[in-house]
Amino acid sequence: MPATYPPFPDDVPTHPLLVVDYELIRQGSREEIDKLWEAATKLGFWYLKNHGADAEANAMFDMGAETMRLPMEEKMKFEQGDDGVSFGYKAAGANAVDETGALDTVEFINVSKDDALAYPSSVHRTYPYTVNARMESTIKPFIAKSVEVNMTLMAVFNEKLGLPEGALASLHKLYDPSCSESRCIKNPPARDVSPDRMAIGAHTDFGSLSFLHNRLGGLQVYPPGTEQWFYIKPIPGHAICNVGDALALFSGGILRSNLHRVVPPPGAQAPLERWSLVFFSRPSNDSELRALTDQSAIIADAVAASPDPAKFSTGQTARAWFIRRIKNQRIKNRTGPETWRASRGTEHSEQQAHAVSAY
Ligand SMILES: O=C(O)CCC(=O)C(=O)O
Ligand SMILES: [Fe+2]
Repeated sequence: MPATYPPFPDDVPTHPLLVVDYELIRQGSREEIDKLWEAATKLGFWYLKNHGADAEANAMFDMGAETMRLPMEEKMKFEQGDDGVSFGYKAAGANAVDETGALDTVEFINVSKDDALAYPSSVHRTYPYTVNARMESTIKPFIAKSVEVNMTLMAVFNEKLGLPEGALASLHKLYDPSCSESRCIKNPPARDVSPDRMAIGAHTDFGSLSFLHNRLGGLQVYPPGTEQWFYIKPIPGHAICNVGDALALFSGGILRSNLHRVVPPPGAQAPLERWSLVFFSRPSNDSELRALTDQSAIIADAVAASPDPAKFSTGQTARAWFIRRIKNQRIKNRTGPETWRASRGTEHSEQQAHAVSAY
């Protein structure tokens, strides 16, 4: 990966994010906690600085590059398949990006948190040797750091939501099986794919919290109250964090899981390969996705005030929710636009419709 990149252009629509200082959050700064709360409830995205995970993230990018360089035949031995399991390799074009069934352009390698912690044993599946070779040196440390960051932020949400101490933590116990995973993503340069092709279609994240590392532009959000996609500008040393569906549901909609997507990098960055890296914290497989109304009056009030309280009782476990979303994105499972619709999460259907037509 190059040490410097062409600049992010200044003539594309860009949405600012609040900058949260992780060190100040750890020290309990009320001002910083209020900023995090504002970001997580209004847009559901923020920059996180002083997170201390840059060295681990850089090593993960090396692991991703080593893995993507393997022959396709080798990578395909570890492909995630069509049953709704996301651990393993995903080839470019395996997922739809919208209801017409247009294909995605990214390939990625997902490593399960449970497999990384259990290595050399395996809980869910096995991985290419480029992954195994870096499991102890690179993947475990990245996952450990990411879990620490995400659980620290979640403890803040726990308190702000008026939940009993440890309520969210008990839904994300480190050794409970879950769909939590790291993902290293490669998008080919624009010369290899047509520049108007989406890399990853509009979606909300499936789990609780995502900890994202971007070097080039391409990530876009569709903020509430707008009818337009805006780029999020990558800032060196700043991770991007966002709330996913599970926390939106647990909190009765107080925390926001916002629609986003990935398009090719803009301007002078377009000729470059785009690499990104995410750690997704997701609830334990068996936890039920529903508002925690019985544990917090704040959440109970939010659900009561909602025009559609029923949507906060999904009747699905975290695992079932995840499998449904992954499976219906896979192009091999597509029967028509209904398959894409069946892959959707907590995004409002009206916003989703606008967002798609706005491309
Ligand atoms: O690559 C990015 O910037 C975002 C990736 C993303 O949204 C995802 O994998 O869920
Ligand atoms: Fe995402």
